[in-house]
Amino acid sequence: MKEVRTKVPATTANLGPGFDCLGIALRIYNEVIVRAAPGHPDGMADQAAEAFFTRADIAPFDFDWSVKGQVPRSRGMGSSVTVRLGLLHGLNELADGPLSDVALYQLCCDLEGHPDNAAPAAFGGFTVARKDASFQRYKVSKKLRFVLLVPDFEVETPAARKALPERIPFKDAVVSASNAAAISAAFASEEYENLRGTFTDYLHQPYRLPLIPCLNDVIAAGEKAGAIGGWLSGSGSTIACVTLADPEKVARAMQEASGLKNTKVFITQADNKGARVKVRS
Ligand SMILES: Nc1ncnc2c1ncn2[C@@H]1O[C@H](COP(=O)(O)OP(=O)(O)OP(=O)(O)O)[C@@H](O)[C@H]1O
Ligand SMILES: N[C@@H](CCO)C(=O)O
Repeated sequence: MKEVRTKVPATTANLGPGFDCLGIALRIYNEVIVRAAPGHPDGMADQAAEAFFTRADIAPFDFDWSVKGQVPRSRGMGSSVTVRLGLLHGLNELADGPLSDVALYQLCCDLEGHPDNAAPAAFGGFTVARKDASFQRYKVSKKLRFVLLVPDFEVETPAARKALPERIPFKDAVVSASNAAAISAAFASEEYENLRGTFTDYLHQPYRLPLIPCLNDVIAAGEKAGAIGGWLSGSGSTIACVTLADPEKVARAMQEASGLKNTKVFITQADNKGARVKVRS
């Protein structure tokens, strides 16, 4: 029986002001297994399959699937993309590869509704992705450590998007746009010290604060412990800091400032490869 295993990295998206645009792949993974066997996919799997068969213009076939791995669900680390992209790659291999990696990524963006998690998960590194799914990708140095504080509560992306306003003040848009541009320039040039002060965001974090009340305290504590800066990872609930030094100290400070019990902490580096596919016949 043909079986496809796709390892897909977790991601941290937005990076503060790069809302729906910036993202980084992390060395934390889910593996999605798709088999040519009778199965009853529903929900996300059914949606992904329908989109795949339509885009590939082929007759639907039976498949079974499962997912395992370390990516926490509904915590702002791109778990939905790991599932969707893994399913799309699995189905594509079972169908002998009618779609390119870029086409699968674009399909994943359509399903997600925004490309900021899908681009780094698909291709690795730091990505700048636009609404039309076009993207630019840069390698991220191993020197950078990402500290992720994962609360024990979930935040579903649709709920976190409902918290966003229709309009924002012009001056908030100006500061956020210049900060997002500065973040992109710093990653492109690998001048990571230039990231200091650039993660300040007025597009989404202030409006999501009621969902993650400890957010600003945790970021401030991480920075005080030496981190370059921090942000709400994706739509939360995870809070991310990036540092060039002493990640354990940053992690301890973040945890203490959160006032939360039962948090999980990841200290990791960027993944520069993106999704990888293994086929067994
Ligand atoms: N291991 C899993 N098994 C099955 N479904 C999963 C798994 N992980 C995530 N999902 C699906 O993805 C949904 C979570 O998507 P959501 O966009 O809310 O969170 P996220 O992708 O983790 O966060 P973000 O998009 O902010 O990074 C879950 O409700 C579920 O449908
Ligand atoms: N950019 C998205 C990421 C979550 O999928 C958001 O913040 O809503």
